[in-house]
Amino acid sequence: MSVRRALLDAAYYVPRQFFGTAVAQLPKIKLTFTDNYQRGMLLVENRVKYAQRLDTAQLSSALRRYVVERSYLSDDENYYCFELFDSRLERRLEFRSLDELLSYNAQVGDLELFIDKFTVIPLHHTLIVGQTGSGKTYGVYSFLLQMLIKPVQYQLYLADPKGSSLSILGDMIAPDCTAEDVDDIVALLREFNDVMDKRKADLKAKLATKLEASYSDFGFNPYVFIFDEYASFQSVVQAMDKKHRDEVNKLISQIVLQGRQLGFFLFIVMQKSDSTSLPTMIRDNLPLKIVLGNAEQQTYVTAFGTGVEIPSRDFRKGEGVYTFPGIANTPKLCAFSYLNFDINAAFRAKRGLCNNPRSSKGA
Ligand SMILES: Nc1ncnc2c1ncn2[C@@H]1O[C@H](COP(=O)(O)OP(=O)(O)OP(=O)(O)O)[C@@H](O)[C@H]1O
Repeated sequence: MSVRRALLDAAYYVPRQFFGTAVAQLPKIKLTFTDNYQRGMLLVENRVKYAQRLDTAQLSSALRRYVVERSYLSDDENYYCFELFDSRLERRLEFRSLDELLSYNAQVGDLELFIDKFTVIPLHHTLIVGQTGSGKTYGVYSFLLQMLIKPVQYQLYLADPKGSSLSILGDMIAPDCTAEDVDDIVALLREFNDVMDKRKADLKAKLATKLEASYSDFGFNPYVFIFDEYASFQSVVQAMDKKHRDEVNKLISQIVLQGRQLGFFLFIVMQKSDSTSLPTMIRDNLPLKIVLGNAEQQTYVTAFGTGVEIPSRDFRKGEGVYTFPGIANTPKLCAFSYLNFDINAAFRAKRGLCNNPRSSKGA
């Protein structure tokens, strides 16, 4: 009933005359629930004659405790689909010890990362955007801890041009593969590319026996380059001479274009995803995009493209929206875990599990 009322208020109806009286013909509505009323789906008929566009904001008060997680047009364009979930439901995970994280992680694949109770994503190039304090670094901790406790060995590279917490952490878990200074970061990127090239040659020989396979099919382990404060690195690079700029751009492009099959992944962390600091070609090739906190519209547009609706919510720290092809084609809610234990001590305890990639053979 409240949904019908909201549609009426939004003028989402066809005006008709019934025996001389003006009436509103409302669209067809279907509302279904699953998971013990925790999740739901609202379908609202879409017809050309409803001149208005229906958006989430118009429905949100009618949905009471339910929030729209994702909205899109059905493939046949006959319905607006609103995926709902009960806002009282906590999607964020809380771990009170590293052991709790470890046992949760056991349910997730070796080449997958979880964000919250409902979000597990295959390891891929990643963009994490959010204003200061929105929880980006904390989210990276959560990913790094998962990588360190996987049975598969993740080779980690960390670049932190501002020399803040990630570089301190890097010195702890991967001291030979952590850089702060721009020249050192470029050298690290070169090295990452060199190891990737070696993998390419090794994989090429194997692919002759099994086409369409990728690194994991042959037991190669993943390499991950985590780049914090990418925009401040780019602002220094932009001021370099053309030769250096071109080299850096080539190194980054090669990773995003060739890395997936070879098992070399780039995680870019930044405060805003504008096209000056993140070229469209790079951004379009980062399949997992996460925007944390209450970002500006421009940030959503540059991350996800135009005409994309963001679920209206007051995001807490570590909460935001993400897209990933096939899993969330339009922005879906996510919330990084609350790591309610001594994070530094956890990294110290696991540092031995992180290889020094320089001494590795790239296998
Ligand atoms: N998922 C979360 N659960 C609980 N607390 C969180 C979460 N994410 C962030 N916080 C809290 O918010 C604080 C700020 O987060 P964080 O340092 O990750 O922000 P940031 O986006 O990296 O900021 P900056 O751009 O300034 O580095 C953290 O120190 C932590 O206390």
